[in-house]
Amino acid sequence: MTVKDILDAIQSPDSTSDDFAALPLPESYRAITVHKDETEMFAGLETRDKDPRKSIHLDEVPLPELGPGEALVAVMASSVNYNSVWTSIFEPLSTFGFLERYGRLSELTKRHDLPYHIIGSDLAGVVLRTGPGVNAWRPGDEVVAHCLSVELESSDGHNDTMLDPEQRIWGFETNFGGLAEIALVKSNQLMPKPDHLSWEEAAAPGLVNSTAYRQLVSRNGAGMKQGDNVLIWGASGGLGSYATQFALAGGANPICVVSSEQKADICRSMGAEAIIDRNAEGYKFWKDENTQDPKEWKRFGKRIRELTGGEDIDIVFEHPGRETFGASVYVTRKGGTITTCASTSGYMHEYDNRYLWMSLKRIIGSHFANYREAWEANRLIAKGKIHPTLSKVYSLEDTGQAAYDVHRNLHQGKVGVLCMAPEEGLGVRDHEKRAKHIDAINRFRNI
Ligand SMILES: C/C=C/C(=O)SCCNC(=O)CCNC(=O)[C@H](O)C(C)(C)COP(=O)(O)OP(=O)(O)OC[C@H]1O[C@@H](n2cnc3c(N)ncnc32)[C@H](O)[C@@H]1OP(=O)(O)O
Ligand SMILES: NC(=O)C1=CN([C@@H]2O[C@H](COP(=O)(O)OP(=O)(O)OC[C@H]3O[C@@H](n4cnc5c(N)ncnc54)[C@H](OP(=O)(O)O)[C@@H]3O)[C@@H](O)[C@H]2O)C=CC1
Repeated sequence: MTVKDILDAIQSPDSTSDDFAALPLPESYRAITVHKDETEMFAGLETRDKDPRKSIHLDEVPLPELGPGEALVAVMASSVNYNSVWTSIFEPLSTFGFLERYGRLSELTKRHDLPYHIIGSDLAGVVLRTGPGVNAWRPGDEVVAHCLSVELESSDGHNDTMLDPEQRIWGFETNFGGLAEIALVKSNQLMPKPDHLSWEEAAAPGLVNSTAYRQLVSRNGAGMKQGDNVLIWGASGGLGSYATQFALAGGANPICVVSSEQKADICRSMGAEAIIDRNAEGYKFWKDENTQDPKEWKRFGKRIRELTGGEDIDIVFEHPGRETFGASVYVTRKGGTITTCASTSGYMHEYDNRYLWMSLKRIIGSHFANYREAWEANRLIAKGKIHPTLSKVYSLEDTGQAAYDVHRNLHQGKVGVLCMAPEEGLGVRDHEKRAKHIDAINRFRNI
């Protein structure tokens, strides 16, 4: 049995669940990996000079054993997230430490502690097998997977699954991720594949859409409401392209920050009107490595007031981190919120705390999304309320180049990867719904 036989079954309109259940599984499959014996390969280099094309490999790997509550999924397509960039440059730390720690938890989790890490935190594909105790999903089901892996044994996570002490991001802090022909997930990561999207379109939103949903919309995040002025950094990037859509769909007023006229155009095409090209306007929030320039915060704030008719920001959607955080805190209105999920430009932030406490502002830390938030975010995609922002699609062989593009900020929106899917455009089931949304679905394509 080979991966090709699985693909034939997926592409045959006559295949039934029983046919998938009866398919023998291959002993091995192709997967994108980083290697434990290469974690020091970039020692001494600047972050921007660490090249994912050198550390990312395409290997033939053995199929992992299937455990209780788990599913093996044939992956038709996946996407590149920034966490795979971090893994591939071994920053801020090597992900093999996460796998070792997970491996110490139980006999079953030991499977994850390997000398190679199969990465990737998104997938769209077809269930091949389910483990004992899985009743909601069957072989042959067309699915996407969110990337929250939790053990759920502690009461800490029973209200908000992100608070589980054994919370991990699948394909980053666990092995057997989505940039592969087959992936291993916990079955409660599975969600129905939006039926009007192709495999690669369905695989694109998952991680960033769910993250933006919690960070901006959910009451666990900023709890955005109608009319809010929302400052969105990187508004046409992975997270930002979904935050912008949530702001517009929720009746808020996005103030989109981007770094080129082309990206400004993308934001306009989504329906945003208030756009700041940080490159053209030349903001320099840091005079040197250690000194910020409050005059530049003020110039930025004035520009925002011009765009809003004199209003300040209710919510900042933060992720660039050190470079922008001082400005983000400054431009937030009295009582407003800075919600952050990352620190791409550096995690040791500096801001003037007087502007925080005297103006009763709040900083909220946010990370991915709980089970329910991930489900709700996927539901919005399935209903055609929020759309994938897929720009370019790579083959599995070219994943290193795809990760390089994301690392160097050469991409737009999301970057997809075909895993088993032989070409783009396959997997659409509801053509009528697709036709209704086709312009929005294609908005980011080939820019
Ligand atoms: C969905 C996509 C998301 C993204 O893309 S996010 C971006 C990518 N992700 C990242 O960049 C994050 C990468 N992760 C990290 O950098 C690290 O992961 C953390 C800094 C988050 C955590 O560091 P660590 O060293 O792994 O864990 P510790 O919790 O600091 O535990 C180390 C030891 O410190 C002890 N400890 C923790 N808190 C306290 C405390 N409050 N008082 C005393 N000790 C403490 C622990 O117990 C443990 O101890 P013991 O080594 O003996 O097990
Ligand atoms: N905690 C969590 O759950 C999650 C965290 N993340 C993290 O969030 C970060 C962003 O991810 P993602 O949106 O997918 O990445 P992308 O690279 O797709 O988008 C980020 C955008 O941020 C902007 N940007 C980058 N650097 C700076 C800077 N120094 N100053 C201002 N703007 C900047 C760029 O837009 P432009 O050049 O147009 O301004 C870029 O397009 C990553 O660090 C990632 O690991 C991502 C998802 C989930």
